[in-house]
Amino acid sequence: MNRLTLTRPDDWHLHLRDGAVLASVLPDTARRFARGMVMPNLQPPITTVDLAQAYRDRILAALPTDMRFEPLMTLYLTDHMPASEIEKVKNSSFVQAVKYYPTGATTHSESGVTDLKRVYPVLAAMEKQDLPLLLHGEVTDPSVDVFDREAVFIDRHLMPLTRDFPGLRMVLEHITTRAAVEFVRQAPNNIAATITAHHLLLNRNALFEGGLRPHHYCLPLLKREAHRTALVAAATGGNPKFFLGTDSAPHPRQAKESACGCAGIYTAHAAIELYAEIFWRAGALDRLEAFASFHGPDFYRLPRNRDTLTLEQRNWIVPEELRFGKETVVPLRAGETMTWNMLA
Ligand SMILES: NC(=O)N[C@@H](CC(=O)O)C(=O)O
Ligand SMILES: [Zn+2]
Ligand SMILES: [Zn+2]
Repeated sequence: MNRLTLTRPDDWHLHLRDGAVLASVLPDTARRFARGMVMPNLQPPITTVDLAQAYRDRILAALPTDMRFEPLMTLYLTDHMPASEIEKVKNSSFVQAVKYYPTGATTHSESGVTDLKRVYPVLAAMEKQDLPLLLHGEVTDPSVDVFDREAVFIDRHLMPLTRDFPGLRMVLEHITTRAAVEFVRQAPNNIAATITAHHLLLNRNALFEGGLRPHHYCLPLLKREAHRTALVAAATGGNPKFFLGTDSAPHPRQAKESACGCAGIYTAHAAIELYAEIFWRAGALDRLEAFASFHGPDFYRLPRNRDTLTLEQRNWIVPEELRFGKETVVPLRAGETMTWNMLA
């Protein structure tokens, strides 16, 4: 029996949503991860420390009493965020980062930033206070092909940002391209990236396998096979700039199976098991622990977890759908076989 015990991992990019659906999805994450970097794209978005505190309280209230989980909170950057809000973060123990969404780029990004220049005073305050900036790194320029939006973002926006704020720690979230891997590799140590399980497992063919597959639709979009293999090399290569962030992003089944479906893939139900499969296939199982449990806390300057989690190589079938408040969510691999299993 192939078993693997690793330091308990953390999820450095995650959507927990709110209300009844929060209670449905939170145990999936809390069973696997000690901490999660919780994305602020609610409606309305989490734009202040006070809103983040209230959201954190709702997350902890939804946590089953026999589970432990630490929500690390983020603030949603808008054109109107005052630099004084960054001052308030200093006095909060739980806000760990500020999240940048280009307006209109993804789910609930309507309040996002219209022009990075407008938030330069906030970025300057963050640089001074050493508060990390997390980036949904895609341009929204309609003349740019949707498959090129990440690469163009790096050239147009990320390069200037790193020049203008050389001391600002930044995480390029959910990277999908060889361009992103190469950019992060050659950048100074204040630049890192998260990588999702779905971008490591699937290429863009998965969107059209025998028909249109809405449950494989996420942003940034899945890319060509050559990009997927570059991501696998980055994740399994041992470089501390790359770490685990699932971007688990649940939507109700009806909102995905629609004439205009929502972007987001639910992976929290099998997150660490999916990464184990990827690393095993790459012959790099011995590198999973660093990617999942060390590189993230080291970048954020938080302690590594002390307890452990054990996985074994044993098949199980993912349910066709899972409860999601009053509705259901279709998880990645629905009805299909998983090869790694978590011991309770
Ligand atoms: N990744 C997605 O496809 N969707 C995310 C938003 C995001 O992370 O861009 C969501 O909140 O649904
Ligand atoms: Zn995003
Ligand atoms: Zn996300």
